[in-house]
Amino acid sequence: MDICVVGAGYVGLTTSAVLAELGHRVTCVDQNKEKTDLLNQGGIPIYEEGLSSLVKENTQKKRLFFSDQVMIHLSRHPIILIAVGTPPNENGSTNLTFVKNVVQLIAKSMHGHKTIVIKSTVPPGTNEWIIRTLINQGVDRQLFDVVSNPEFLKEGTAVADSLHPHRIVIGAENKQAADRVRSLFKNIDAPVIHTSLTGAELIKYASNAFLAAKISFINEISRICDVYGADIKDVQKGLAADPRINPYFLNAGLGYGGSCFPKDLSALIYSAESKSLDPVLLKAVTQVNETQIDIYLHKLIQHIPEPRNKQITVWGLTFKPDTDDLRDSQSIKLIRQLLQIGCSVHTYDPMADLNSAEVTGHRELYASVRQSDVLIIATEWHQFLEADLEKVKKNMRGNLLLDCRNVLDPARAKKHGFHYVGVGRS
Ligand SMILES: NC(=O)C1=CN([C@@H]2O[C@H](COP(=O)(O)OP(=O)(O)OC[C@H]3O[C@@H](n4cnc5c(N)ncnc54)[C@H](O)[C@@H]3O)[C@@H](O)[C@H]2O)C=CC1
Ligand SMILES: O=C(O)[C@H]1O[C@H](OP(=O)(O)OP(=O)(O)OC[C@H]2O[C@@H](n3ccc(=O)[nH]c3=O)[C@H](O)[C@@H]2O)[C@H](O)[C@@H](O)[C@@H]1O
Repeated sequence: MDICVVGAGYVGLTTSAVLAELGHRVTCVDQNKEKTDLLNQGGIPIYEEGLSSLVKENTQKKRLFFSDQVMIHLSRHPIILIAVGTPPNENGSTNLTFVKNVVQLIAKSMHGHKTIVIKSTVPPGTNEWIIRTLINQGVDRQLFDVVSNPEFLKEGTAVADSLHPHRIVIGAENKQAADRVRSLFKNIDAPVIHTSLTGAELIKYASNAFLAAKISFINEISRICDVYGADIKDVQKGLAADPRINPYFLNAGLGYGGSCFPKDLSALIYSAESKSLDPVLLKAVTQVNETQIDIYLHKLIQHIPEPRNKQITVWGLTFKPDTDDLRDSQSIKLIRQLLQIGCSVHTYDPMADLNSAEVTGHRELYASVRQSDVLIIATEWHQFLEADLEKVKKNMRGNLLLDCRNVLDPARAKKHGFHYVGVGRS
């Protein structure tokens, strides 16, 4: 099939490469010419395991193309997948500007029938709104179908998640349109959930909200472990043994970040409130997350009551390991607070290079801790778990180790002379 994917970001680029791998002819368009130029030169704008080789192979096989000529390709292709960003507005609602722009362009470039597939995460009612907009722009209702096909990939494992999804959700108004979208993924073995347009939109938000709720739940329990002297790792193990609960998304720590959970929670809360509901549980999930950094600052001040001018090294800047994505990273928020209380901050990250006027970014793990009073592990990159703690300790001035992801073994850290502080690990 001939497909045009709009947006060469984490979702658009991965989806394009995977659809090409499945045998389709895919043109991925992006208004950002720098991105498409880089892709056409064999480069890749993001770090994602396995993506670079998949893009390269499919480009060589002439199944995958890149262009910044958005309008031309919208008019040429019968199937259009929209994977542009849907960032949050200040009030928590979703900024649909990018989606709206693409819809306007489609309205102006209609030649023949189009199946418009919305992959971007959009609030309930958006797909219906797209249909109304196209009709209002004078597009013949017979000439298009809108299908909601939300994406569930995780950054860091985006390619594997797209090739082996747990489910394919297809929200459509009619069976023909749903079947057309199903056939895009015909070589993928996954359960297919057919629903309405709004049903699909809500499956996406409910999934992210549920995962975020698990994280806030375990974070709240870790606070209780802290005050009662229990180990959250034991509690986690006990919970995970019940298959109704399962072990996933039960790691206590600095809280969730990234470009999706925080904004999708806000959008779902906004959508509920705009219909006069009071989504108390969703608000509590957000509230726990927003106060999770304070827990660690409090722990820091308990051990170092005068943190001003203390040298602190933060390992891990991205919102989670195995990605270069800094969007809404809890680590960056923590660093801002450390700077506010007068700390001197040094950083190290295997992928992101944070070196600003206020922060000294290092390119080498052990050099980053030289003369530091405190080491903070903000993201659980594998490299940190395997670090030679003897060497780390020798390079440091102080011995406080704040493990914000509960990933190190406290006994091992203590053996190397660290004062280990996690959350819920007393
Ligand atoms: N990042 C992730 O892990 C996941 C994201 N999502 C959702 O997918 C959507 C996209 O997210 P990301 O890929 O992270 O965004 P992104 O910001 O990485 O990429 C979006 C791309 O769209 C391009 N774009 C914007 N307007 C355009 C236009 N009019 N024409 C052509 N290109 C245009 C931008 O230049 C950018 O390259 C969002 O709704 C997000 O919530 C869903 C699942 C996973
Ligand atoms: O809609 C989206 O964009 C995507 O959002 C998340 O994927 P992602 O944001 O890439 O990353 P996750 O692995 O879900 O982690 C999100 C955040 O939660 C934190 N987290 C995760 C798991 C855990 O146990 N504890 C915890 O604090 C991570 O550190 C990270 O900051 C979902 O997992 C995807 O299914 C979804 O498609």
